[in-house]
Amino acid sequence: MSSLLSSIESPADLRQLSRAQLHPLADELRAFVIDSVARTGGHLSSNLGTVELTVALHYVFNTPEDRLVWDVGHQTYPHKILTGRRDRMNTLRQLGGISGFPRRDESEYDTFGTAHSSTSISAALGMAMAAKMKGESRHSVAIIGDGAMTAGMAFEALNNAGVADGRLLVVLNDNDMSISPPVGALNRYLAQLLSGQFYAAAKNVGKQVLKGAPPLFELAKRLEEHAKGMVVPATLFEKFGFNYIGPIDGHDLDSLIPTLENIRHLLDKDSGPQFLHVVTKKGQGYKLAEADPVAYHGPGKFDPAVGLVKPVTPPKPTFTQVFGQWLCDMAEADPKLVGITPAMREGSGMVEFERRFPGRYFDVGIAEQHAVTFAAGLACEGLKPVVAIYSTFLQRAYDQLIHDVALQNLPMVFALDRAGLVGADGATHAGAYDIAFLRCIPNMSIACPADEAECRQLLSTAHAQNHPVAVRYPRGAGVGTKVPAGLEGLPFGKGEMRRTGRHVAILAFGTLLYPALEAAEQLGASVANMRWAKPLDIELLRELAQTHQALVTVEEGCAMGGAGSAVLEALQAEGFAMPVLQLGLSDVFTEHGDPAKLLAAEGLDASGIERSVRARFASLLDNVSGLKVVA
Ligand SMILES: Cc1ncc(C[n+]2csc(CCOP(=O)(O)OP(=O)(O)O)c2C)c(N)n1
Ligand SMILES: CC(=O)[C@@H](O)[C@H](O)COP(=O)(O)O
Ligand SMILES: [Mg+2]
Repeated sequence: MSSLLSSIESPADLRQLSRAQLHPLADELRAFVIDSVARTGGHLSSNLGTVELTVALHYVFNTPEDRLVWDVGHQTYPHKILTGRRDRMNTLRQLGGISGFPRRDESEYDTFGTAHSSTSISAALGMAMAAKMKGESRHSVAIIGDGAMTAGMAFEALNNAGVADGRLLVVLNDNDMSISPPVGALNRYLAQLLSGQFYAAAKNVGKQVLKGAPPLFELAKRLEEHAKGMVVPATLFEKFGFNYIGPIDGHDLDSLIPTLENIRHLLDKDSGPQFLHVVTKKGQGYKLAEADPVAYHGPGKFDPAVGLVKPVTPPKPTFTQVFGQWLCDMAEADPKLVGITPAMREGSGMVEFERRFPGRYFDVGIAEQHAVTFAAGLACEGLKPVVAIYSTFLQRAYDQLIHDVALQNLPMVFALDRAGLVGADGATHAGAYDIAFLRCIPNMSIACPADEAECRQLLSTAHAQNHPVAVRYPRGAGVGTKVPAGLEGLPFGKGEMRRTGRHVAILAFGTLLYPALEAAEQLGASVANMRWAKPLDIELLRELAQTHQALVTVEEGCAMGGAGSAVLEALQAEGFAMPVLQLGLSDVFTEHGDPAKLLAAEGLDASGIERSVRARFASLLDNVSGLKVVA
């Protein structure tokens, strides 16, 4: 390992270096990030863009006493490497290894746990106000991307922070990219700021943006001019009450460091909230990522000399791809269909839909709450919205689901991707709660396809309903069932028997049907593919309860309040008193790691299911394997 980086065990070591040494250090750090992500997989483009900014922030601010709050946190690998975790980067996002996001329990330098976007300004403001209340002089710095800046929450925080008097700096890391190209008026506005026209008009100083650090005197003068309303027009951020500085080149340490030093002085003089606009490039320093920052946003392992390569044999289609194909086919058949994504075009499988139906495709930015209510508005006018959203991100829009969609019983489809465990991203991204939080909402239905074929069919069923329906499916591929070409749906609210055994019946919700079938072979148990968590197929449930002595529910979602709870409630309502074993995600946050291993650790693979059923119902089970499988 090269000498400078290996000498940095903490930012205190970094602060011992001369300014001149920071340049080679940044080069080493960038090379380390590329090499490390190539070995483990993870987020790359964003991390290459924050190398210099990270060095500069830790150099100028007295971390961890000063608080750095990163937004999303997918760009914190350089920060992790400089804060004592260099030697653990090879364990990134693996079971037992370090997280791909900041975590308070991982390091004192990770001041705020994150991975969902747009929380940094709120959290940093809270920290700044706490410092003030406690009489502490430290600084709080939020570092937020231009994509994350589009969320309402960021603006709620700006609105609050602009009139607060904490020592708060907001750094806008503007790389003109979200995961995909950015959208919306804010993006257009930022581009305008970058073009220099804004300041050229306002101050008649030409394009003195980007290069060079505004000296303290200049910053203070601008502050005073703004206070007197002399600089016209003010940037949006000044209107919010911030002292806006920038834009400056976020890869130029000779701009970054003096500018941050000057800002630190302003904060020390209690000059109000500061806003620094830095311009960076996603993928900076790795040509392939610079050319295609989308592909390198979150790549798997790769050879840095070669870059990402297409697999020779195409892998099984993912549920996301099944959804993407269905969306295009249904859009072809139904001109009223419109597709909405809150900034997850690639992850939600909507690239082809946008290409073929640009007028019916809406990327609304990182704005889940708005996405849901915007779709509700479309539905009010007779369109048929399909909101493609990760289960974990729908959590953001809970009131909108209830108040704007369900209460008005609007016909909408929620294509809930990443339902269940997601693997490397860990607890922040796990779609563990959707069944529990959706099923208590009147008018809402929830379909749980067991495989790819059912995914397509149940999406069609959902689209045909006159009320909101969520179709939940996991990250990655399923068992590989052949997906039908047609658009016929399956019966609404109906499950099916998949195996007839005796004594014990397993009621499977979703993709765990397949491990449940395997377990049932060993147990001699019956298996029902329930397909719908809401409405429950009460007829099928009644039949199972009447013909078995015990029931087992299986789902890849939280056991508490999930589909198993629905079964218990229904049995109670139907007057059945029988033992029920509920298998699902336990009442803990599941760590990052290989999804198959995580499921096994939760006892939700075939052998885990078998083990749990034997442990609970040993006295009921035959010793021999069960009866026949119903095709
Ligand atoms: C609430 C929420 N919605 C969506 C995402 C998915 N997501 C992660 S990073 C990202 C893009 C963020 O863009 P930006 O803040 O500009 O950072 P960059 O990737 O450009 O470094 C998105 C949409 C998320 N993490 N949180
Ligand atoms: C940081 C973030 O929220 C996304 O980049 C996320 O990690 C993508 O996850 P998928 O790989 O499942 O699309
Ligand atoms: Mg960005």
